[in-house]
Amino acid sequence: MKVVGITTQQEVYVGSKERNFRINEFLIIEDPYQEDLLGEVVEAKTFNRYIPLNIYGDFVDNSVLESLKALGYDIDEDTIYISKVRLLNEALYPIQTGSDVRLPKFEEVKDIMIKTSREDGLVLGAIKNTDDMALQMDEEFKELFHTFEEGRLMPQKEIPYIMDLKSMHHYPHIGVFGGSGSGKSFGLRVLLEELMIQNIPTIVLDPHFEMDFSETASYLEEKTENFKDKFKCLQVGTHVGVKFEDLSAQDLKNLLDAASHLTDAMNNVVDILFKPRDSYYSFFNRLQMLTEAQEEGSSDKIESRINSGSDEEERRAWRERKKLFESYDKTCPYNSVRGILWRLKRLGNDGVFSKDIREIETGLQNGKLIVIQGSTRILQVFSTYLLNNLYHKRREYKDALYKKTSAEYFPPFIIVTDESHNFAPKGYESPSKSILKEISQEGRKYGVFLILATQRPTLLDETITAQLNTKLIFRTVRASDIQTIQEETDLTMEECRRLPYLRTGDVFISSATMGRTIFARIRAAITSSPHTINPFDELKSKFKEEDERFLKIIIDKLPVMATDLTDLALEIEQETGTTYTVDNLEERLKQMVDKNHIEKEETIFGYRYKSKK
Ligand SMILES: Nc1ncnc2c1ncn2[C@@H]1O[C@H](COP(=O)(O)OP(=O)(O)OP(=O)(O)O)[C@@H](O)[C@H]1O
Repeated sequence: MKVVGITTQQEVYVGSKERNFRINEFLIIEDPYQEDLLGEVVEAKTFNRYIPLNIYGDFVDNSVLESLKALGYDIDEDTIYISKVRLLNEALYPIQTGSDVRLPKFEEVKDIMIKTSREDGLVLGAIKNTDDMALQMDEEFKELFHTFEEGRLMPQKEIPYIMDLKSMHHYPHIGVFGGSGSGKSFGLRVLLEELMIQNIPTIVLDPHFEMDFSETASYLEEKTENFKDKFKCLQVGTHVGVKFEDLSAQDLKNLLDAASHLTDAMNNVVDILFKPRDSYYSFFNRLQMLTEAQEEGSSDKIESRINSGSDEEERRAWRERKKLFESYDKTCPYNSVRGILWRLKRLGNDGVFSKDIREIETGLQNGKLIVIQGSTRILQVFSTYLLNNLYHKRREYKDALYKKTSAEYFPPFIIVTDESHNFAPKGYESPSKSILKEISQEGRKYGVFLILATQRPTLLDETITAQLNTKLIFRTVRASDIQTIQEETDLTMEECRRLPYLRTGDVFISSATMGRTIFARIRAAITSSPHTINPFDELKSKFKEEDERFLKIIIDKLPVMATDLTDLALEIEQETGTTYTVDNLEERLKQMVDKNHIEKEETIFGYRYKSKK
């Protein structure tokens, strides 16, 4: 392998007759006048005499052709491999054309590829095209994981990509971008498995109900890591919720706003009508009674309701309404009170106020991964409250340490969410966005970190995107998203051009710790998503199950005449409790004939269904 053509201090072409180049592989250039220089292949091509080199004017120019000839290559006869190599560090002078090029040894790249040990890092996968160097790798970096290729589990052959967990202290937030089916959720799963292995307190917002880690992946036979005690799935409204009594007026306004946008007048109503330590019912009642009074329209009309009350209870209730009316009617317009009431009811019906967040806090204190499940809308509401609460607990603890006052310990933690553009959208305000923005800007100081995944980086708030110091970028097809990625990362033009064609599970990792972009393959996950079964396989097995059940019911009753189906339906109902109409039963019997489970024959009295011989 030799340097060919006109060179610069940053880039060279390398030609070879023997060895094909692979994109992203590393090469060492032995310039006789400088130290050895490390470079990375950014483009690779192969030529032979059937494809004349000079038609590819954009990739190799005349200077490359001339120096290939000068170095003894027969460009009309030989197959020639050419690569464009970008140096990792700029050379002092342009590289000497004709310099020898060789593959590096592991030791020569170790420092730029591996930033931490297995114990202190997250093993996410393999650095692609490093198999030559991996042969000489230290034992501690071998056999750390498997990859999953073409339906098969493959042992680790390449250098591992180990994300340095401690570097989050300096480069705190991570973005995970990639289009549908690109391997983004799978990558997120691997990242979360690694956080569980390290016992890092983590909150996961899971709108897809997919971040369950109890199932071991079907391709893993041997006994592997078990995450059962390391995570907990909690559903909003069933296991966790907001304790109304602990809310401040601001918390409540955030929650109601997340349910549906609040006008200024509605905000005002909450400030006036909400009393500290109110319960859901006491606040609800106050609003309800005020609206009932307002519907009457005047103090006189309410007075007449008091007078015509049928019993003392009713008279007392109307007296209370009158008091509310006189105190608040002027400051709280009817429509705004109704608006608050409607939002409150909506949250109440979703069960948001039926539980508290104690289980989440205890889980985090114990180093667990807590998965919060619910619809996107509910999660938007709940996460606003939850993240504010937890973030401020951690802040209070850290501030108290600084001021040398006492405060209850609250651990550092990581917040993870898929579909993050729904929680922090670009272009408009949302309550969950303000807390995520605050954490993206200040979280580092307090040890609170973000991992935000999205299919649509273009729709994610720009201030937050700019704070994501590490980005995992999977296959992306949409031009606007590729453009955003180009603007927000250090991916080169060549790398961005490759984005639409990446294989599922292959990823560019652009990280400040590494100082450059690494091309990697995400390792095989240890666990699998509860939604991995193909819906068409599900249908097939459901039909099969149904058929078997039906056959079991009717097989002893065969043969049966088509004219006797009424009696048969009755008999089945008495024996099994399952009701079939005659049409239904006939349809099912015909299906069984079509599927070759039973037979149908014609007799002089009509059709007869019978078992197969
Ligand atoms: N690193 C990988 N190795 C092997 N298979 C993978 C890998 N990543 C993903 N896959 C497979 O590809 C499929 C799609 O992956 P995944 O569900 O993660 O896509 P996605 O990008 O999250 O899509 P969506 O955003 O639509 O959920 C999955 O069935 C998964 O098994």
